[in-house]
Amino acid sequence: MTGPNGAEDRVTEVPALLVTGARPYGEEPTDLLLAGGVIAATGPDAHRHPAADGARRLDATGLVALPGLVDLHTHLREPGREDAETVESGSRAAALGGYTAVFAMPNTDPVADTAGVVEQVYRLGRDAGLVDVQPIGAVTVGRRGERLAELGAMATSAARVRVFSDDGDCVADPLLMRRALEYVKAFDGVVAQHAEEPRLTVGAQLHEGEVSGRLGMTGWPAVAEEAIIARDCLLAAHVGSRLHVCHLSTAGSVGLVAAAKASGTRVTAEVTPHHLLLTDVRAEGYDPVFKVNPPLRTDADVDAVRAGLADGTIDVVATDHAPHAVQDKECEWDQARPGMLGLQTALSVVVATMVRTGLLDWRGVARVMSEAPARIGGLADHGRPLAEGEPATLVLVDPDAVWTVRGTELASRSTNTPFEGMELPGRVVHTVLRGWPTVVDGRIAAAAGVGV
Ligand SMILES: NC(=O)N[C@@H](CC(=O)O)C(=O)O
Ligand SMILES: [Zn+2]
Ligand SMILES: [Zn+2]
Repeated sequence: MTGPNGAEDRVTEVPALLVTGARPYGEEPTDLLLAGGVIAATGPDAHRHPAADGARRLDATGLVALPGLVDLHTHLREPGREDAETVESGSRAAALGGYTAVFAMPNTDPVADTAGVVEQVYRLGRDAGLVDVQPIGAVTVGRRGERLAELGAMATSAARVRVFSDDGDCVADPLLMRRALEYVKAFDGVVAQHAEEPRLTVGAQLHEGEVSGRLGMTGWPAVAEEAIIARDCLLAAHVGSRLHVCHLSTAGSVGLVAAAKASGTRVTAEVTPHHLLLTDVRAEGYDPVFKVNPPLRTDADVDAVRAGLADGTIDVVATDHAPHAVQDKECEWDQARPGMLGLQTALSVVVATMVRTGLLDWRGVARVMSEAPARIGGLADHGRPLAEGEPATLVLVDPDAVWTVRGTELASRSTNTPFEGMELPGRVVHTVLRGWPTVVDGRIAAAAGVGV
């Protein structure tokens, strides 16, 4: 077997790679020798290391090096909606976006609520060999919110599930939520909540506010998100468990998470790239590409989530990559499915909204897009420092390049990007997983490891 996964068993077979002129975390340029799946040497003498004999060179002059990105919230649609995305196509999009690991949400068909289904997704990820696909297990059977799924069996399966979520729907029953939080504590798991009080969002189409009023569509009020976050922070504190808040989108939610953290509650939170950049005014053209849960909010909310990400209240940027087939998106607004693509645009949106604005430096980008998601999801070999002896799992980014987003040119099987036609800064040039280049010069490296 070749590729990054076979390499785990026979690390000596990974061809050595000398990465030259890279700037770790945007700092001073240096060389990195990748050998045996780890960073074997750094600095100007890296090429003198014994393992550098016959090493291939990867020119990274001027490129920023970061630990491989980790997405805590991806929808890969397999099994069940392979017309919208597969583990393989989503893995390509992820690698091209600079990711080396993605957490796959369980709202598939069948739902990933048993050891059998999470192991299937895990194996499909290994077979694709481009990123580590880490399945998330459903909290309740069939995501129906009635009784707990076999959380323990998923945790002890080959997929070693640590994150559980009914994403797409909220675990609305507070007793079930309490039981889930208590259950996952045994193996240091975490419940990732889609915070949406369903009674407050019946028929909701977009953010409840001035725009929804003008368009005459039913609104999705901020309080529907905030009520669940407040409740779940109290529950997590009560039982001493870990709670993760998915796609946090309102200023009020930032305040609630900040207060819970200040009082010692074990809560973490993510924000999506689209909630960092876009607002509800996008709905004015009735283009369902902008329909998403939670909905795009207001300028004040965008400012608050950016500030919350900068000050550490929000731990993670997660894509909520949600591919949908053409017929599910190019239709009437109220018939369209919510969700938008994210894997190949996330880093650029973070550069535009957080780096270019001075809110985060590259160390901060590494923290919110790699280190924190790896830690929260329990992936020991991701989000590691770029240092000798650490895994050779990294991304090399051209910070000055600008590119134009075209949905049809993305690797996803779907094209529903909300950033169509936008010029975004920052381009992923190379991605490396355990020493294997998965992306070279912005293209998938043939079959991960072959032809290197
Ligand atoms: N975000 C979305 O609008 N849609 C997601 C589900 C979800 O993340 O809630 C999907 O699966 O399509
Ligand atoms: Zn969700
Ligand atoms: Zn989601």
